[in-house]
Amino acid sequence: MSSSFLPAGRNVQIKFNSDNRNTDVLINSLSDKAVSTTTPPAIIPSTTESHASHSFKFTGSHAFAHKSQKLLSLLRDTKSILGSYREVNREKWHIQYPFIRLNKAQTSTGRIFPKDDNNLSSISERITMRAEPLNKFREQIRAKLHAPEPDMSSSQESINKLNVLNLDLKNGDRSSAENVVEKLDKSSVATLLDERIVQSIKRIENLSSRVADTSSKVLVAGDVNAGKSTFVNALLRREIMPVDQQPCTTIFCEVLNVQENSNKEEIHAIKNIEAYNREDKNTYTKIDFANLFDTISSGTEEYTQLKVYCKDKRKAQQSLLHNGVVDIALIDCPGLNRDTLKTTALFARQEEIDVIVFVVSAENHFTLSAKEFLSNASNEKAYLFIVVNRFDNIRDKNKCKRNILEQIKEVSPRTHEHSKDLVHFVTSTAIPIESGNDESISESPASPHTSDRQRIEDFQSLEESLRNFILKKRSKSKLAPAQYYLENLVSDIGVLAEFNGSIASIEAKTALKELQDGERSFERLCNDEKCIGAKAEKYVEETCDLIVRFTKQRLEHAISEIDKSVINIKYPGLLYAWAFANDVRDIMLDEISKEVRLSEEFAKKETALCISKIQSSGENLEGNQRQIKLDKMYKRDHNIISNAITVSLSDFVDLNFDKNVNDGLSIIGFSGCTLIAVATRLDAFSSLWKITNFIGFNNLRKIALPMILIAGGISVAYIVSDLKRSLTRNLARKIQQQLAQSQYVDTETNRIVRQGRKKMRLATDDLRTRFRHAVEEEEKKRIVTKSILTKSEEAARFFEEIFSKVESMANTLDTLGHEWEDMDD
Ligand SMILES: Nc1nc2c(ncn2[C@@H]2O[C@H](COP(=O)(O)OP(=O)(O)OP(=O)(O)O)[C@@H](O)[C@H]2O)c(=O)[nH]1
Repeated sequence: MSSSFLPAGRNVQIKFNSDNRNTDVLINSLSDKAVSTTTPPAIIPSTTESHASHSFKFTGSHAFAHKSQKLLSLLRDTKSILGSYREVNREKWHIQYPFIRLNKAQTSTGRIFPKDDNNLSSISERITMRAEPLNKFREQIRAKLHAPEPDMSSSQESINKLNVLNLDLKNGDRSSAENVVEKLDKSSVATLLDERIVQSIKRIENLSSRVADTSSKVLVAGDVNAGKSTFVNALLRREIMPVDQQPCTTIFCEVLNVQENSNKEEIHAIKNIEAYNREDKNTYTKIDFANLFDTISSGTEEYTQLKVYCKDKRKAQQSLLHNGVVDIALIDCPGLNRDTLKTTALFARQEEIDVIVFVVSAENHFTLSAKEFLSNASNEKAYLFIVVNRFDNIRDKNKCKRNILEQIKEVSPRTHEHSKDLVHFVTSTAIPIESGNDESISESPASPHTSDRQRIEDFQSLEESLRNFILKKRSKSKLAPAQYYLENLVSDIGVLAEFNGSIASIEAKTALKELQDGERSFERLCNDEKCIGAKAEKYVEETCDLIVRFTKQRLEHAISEIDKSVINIKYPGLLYAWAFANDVRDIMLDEISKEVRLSEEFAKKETALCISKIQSSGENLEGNQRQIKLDKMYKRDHNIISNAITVSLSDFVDLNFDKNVNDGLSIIGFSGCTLIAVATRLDAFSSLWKITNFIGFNNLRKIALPMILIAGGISVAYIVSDLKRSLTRNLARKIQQQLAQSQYVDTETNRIVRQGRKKMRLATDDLRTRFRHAVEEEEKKRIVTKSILTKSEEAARFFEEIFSKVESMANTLDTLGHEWEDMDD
């Protein structure tokens, strides 16, 4: 029989008869490990398989196993991707959120691409253009990234782009998430993302254990005496639950496979189900199978629940408890009445209850309690599985069916819609069950009556529908959340990968260009450093030469012409001759000092010029150039030479006759007489002596004395009259000699040029330092850019790889989605 829960046109091969070898092989191959989280069985296609696997013919249980296996694998892959996102986000690349406007996209280095930046269009372009040909997933991701910019006040933009990894950044006001994220630094965003990923990983773990969980609970509820226990026994093909014509079940009895109790058939009577632990004997009381009837029918309130571990000796494909795909636990409830209604409803509401099987007696139809329970339960579970039991006792079977279906329509319209699969009219007592130690159970009596055969077939049909219903419900309750969550998460990972990959690629491209540009400017800088350094040295030397030449020339000229500086000075008379002499000296020295100052000014000006030239050659360099102050460049008292040059009496007389010949004839006459006399005779003294002898001393005294006096007078008069000139000459000579002796010109020139050089050196040193810094900065920049390049390239590769992975995962999910739709109602 085919079921509407299964893909249309697919073969449903679950048949509970031992002839069906195909099903046997398929289901056996799934075994216990079919849904384990480790090795997938060979027949399960891998998660990366395409739609080709879609053509696989599934049985209901096989489809479930196949789907859960794939989902588990996808969950594992997603978890591992999220792990690598965390690692990358923490250590290598702060993953960015597409709060996008792309113009605000920050690079990993924290740069924000301005709106008109080429990078903006590059990212946008890259997101639009890359990775042809387009497939559905990439198209979806791009559509998300290019979603129109919302209103500025909206905080929904990231929510539109991300489903589960979006950050809750609402301020509580109308500011957008983007505005909030702009206020956060990148590491804060990275931390927020990390927290989100951790939450996501936890969710994946929960979903994985939910998907991997192979157990399912089926609650068997119904009116008193409707035949619930008989029905459970019929499903087990064993007389486990006590059956009585009197209402007997007063306690919830959960029938589980013996494997869940280390293969020991036991009954655990539990007082506190929350504290129950199979390993801890203090949490339950063991009860003999022989005493089960007494325990459940005694109405004792000592126990709240029983766990009955029993063996289902049928083969996997026939067994309901342990069928190789899902371990089903059947919970036999007390019959519904006013007292038990509330408890049973509460029990039914538990999330772990996958399916509610409601047993109603065909003879009695639905009681008020039943209707109340059913309408509540159908709200909770949407679909109910209804077993109309004791159908053998009905004569007008069609009428009964119609009546019951009418009632079902009222209490659970959705169940009624699928009544063909969800409502079964059966006779539980028609199923042969194991009695005593007889282990051979035949599915049908040796030669059953036609009516019995029909009842058995009806029951088998019920079993098949029930199993499919359980698997379908499990798919819905256990697989659907995983599928839905994965779809959203995979899309988010894709959005983040595409967005960050694009940023990384652009950043790598930019970094590469920066690196190439940097290489060139580094070389230029090194060249400049050499050339400009040499040029600056040349400026300094030229300026120094100029200063030396200027200073020397000025000083030498001034010193040689020093006597001219006093030409215009008025001689105040003999009485003030001494003061005049000092004034003359001072004026002469001042004149030299003036020249020194002039040279200093010249040197200052030239030094400033040179410094300016040096500095201007480094004006393209980063950083401030050093301010060089020249105002205190020369502060020495230049008149110190005046201390060493003093006026003396000899300065008033100029004994340098040779020079005076032209100045006065009297002196010449006097000197000439003396010299003529001496020229023919001896020296002046002997001539004078001879003259004295010749003239006679007395005569001589009479003649010579007046002559001497006249000559002396003339001389004195001459001296007095020539005093200014003599003094000037003498002092000039004296100063010149003194300055020459002390190498004054050289000393001063050296001093002046040294100071200038010192200042110019400061400028060249500063220039060198700035060059060095610039080179260092350039090197640092290169190192940083290189590391950005490496990081960005790695990140681009990483996100591209991740994108390919999630792309393939999205395809697999899509395929599963089709299967899902096929399995859906
Ligand atoms: N004729 C007929 N009798 C049935 C059928 N199923 C159950 N019975 C009988 O109905 C009576 C009650 O059966 P139970 O299985 O104990 O009913 P129950 O719903 O478990 O009863 P409580 O747990 O006490 O509410 C027993 O005598 C069964 O033999 C059936 O399909 N046909």
